[in-house]
Amino acid sequence: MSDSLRLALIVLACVAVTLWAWRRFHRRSFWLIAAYPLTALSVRATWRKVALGCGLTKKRARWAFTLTPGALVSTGTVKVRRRFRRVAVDTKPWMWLPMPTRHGWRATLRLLEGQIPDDYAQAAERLAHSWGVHAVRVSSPRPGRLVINTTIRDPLVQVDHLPPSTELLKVTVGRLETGKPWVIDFRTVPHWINAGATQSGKSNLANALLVGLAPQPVALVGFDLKGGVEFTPYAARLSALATERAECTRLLADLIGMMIDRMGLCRMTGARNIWQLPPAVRPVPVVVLVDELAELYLMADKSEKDDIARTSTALLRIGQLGRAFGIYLFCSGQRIGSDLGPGVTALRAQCSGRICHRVNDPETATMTLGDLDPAALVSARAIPAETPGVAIVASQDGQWYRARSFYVAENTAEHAAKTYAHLTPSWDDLTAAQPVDVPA
Ligand SMILES: Nc1ncnc2c1ncn2[C@@H]1O[C@H](COP(=O)(O)OP(=O)(O)OP(=O)(O)O)[C@@H](O)[C@H]1O
Repeated sequence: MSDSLRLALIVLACVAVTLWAWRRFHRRSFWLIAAYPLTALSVRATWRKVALGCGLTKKRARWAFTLTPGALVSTGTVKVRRRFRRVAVDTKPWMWLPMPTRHGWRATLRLLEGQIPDDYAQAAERLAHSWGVHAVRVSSPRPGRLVINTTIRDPLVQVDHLPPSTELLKVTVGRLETGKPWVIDFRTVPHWINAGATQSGKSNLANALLVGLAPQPVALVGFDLKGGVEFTPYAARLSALATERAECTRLLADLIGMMIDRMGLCRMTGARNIWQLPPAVRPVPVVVLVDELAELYLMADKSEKDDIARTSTALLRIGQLGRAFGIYLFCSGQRIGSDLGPGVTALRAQCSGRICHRVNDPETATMTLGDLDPAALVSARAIPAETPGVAIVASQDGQWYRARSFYVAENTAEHAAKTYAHLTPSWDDLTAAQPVDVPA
């Protein structure tokens, strides 16, 4: 081996090791400086082929000129006598230069005539495979424009730790696939459904919520028909906890009474909701955590029929009116299907916050997310069992995202419940009649 060849091999090996170490220890700068420019150029260079393969091109008539008649091949070889002639060519949508994002890249396209964003949403999986990326999502910021967001590898395989919550009734419970925080904000989206198969991460999410809300001036109420095994360890921070049907009925009746009371207070002061009341008389907001919603609707024998009807009506009333009076629902369950009765379907309609963890049956995904994009259903059913806590989330911007909750162990939630036990309002104080004298 000549000296120059040996030197070249040593240099190549050094470059390869440097690139590997750079990518391994500072992935973000490696992506921005080394990988992204090459990716952007290759995406632009291959866009015609990719668009053609994914069925996103349109035939358009173009003037073509040839010096060798018979060699025009865009629609197959044709014999031509004239050197100029109109031929049908496949036109790709115009793509601006892809821009880097934290987990991939983003490109803006101009839609061709007759195309709609849904055409691209349906081709998203084909695009992801063509580019060799984890996922492709599309959105349309304005008519005629489309933004393609790609994620190179699943950012949800590892998410960091729960940050402290700083705003009232707003908790960052995890991370979206875009890298942005996954926020549950009860003042924007008051009622939530949290569905998923067993071991999919529902309780972990409830733990995250509890840890976020525990230091805030809010009352937490638990309904735990799993005999109290989920919420009893957090009892110190719960103003009330119901673990069997009779308790649930009583507690719901109290909540309805509290809501009616708050209605009267608002009416008296001319306020439309508790947030318009002077802080001195504003009642404490209440977050109701329900575990295994289906248990509230299941009938063991006919004697429970009236209780179930009462429970169902009370939950529905809270769903309909609770937002204005500071009573919010967070309902978890393995199945939230119409087979549980019309009460569940009506309650579901009131819960605009939707979270669907891994599910076993397509029906639960359909019930939880069915009125969103059908692509959300496909994504929900593709969540692997190895990543508990991953869910499809209907977000406040009207879109759906894949997201993963921060891991919050039971003992962390228990510790938070004990630490902030002194902030727990007593149930008697909460349900006591509201003051009538309102300071000016
Ligand atoms: N975001 C997450 N990151 C890492 N591990 C998680 C996450 N969410 C849940 N897990 C783990 O997955 C397992 C199941 O979670 P969890 O108990 O929350 O599921 P579940 O849906 O409530 O199950 P079940 O219905 O049986 O109570 C637990 O061991 C939990 O620690």
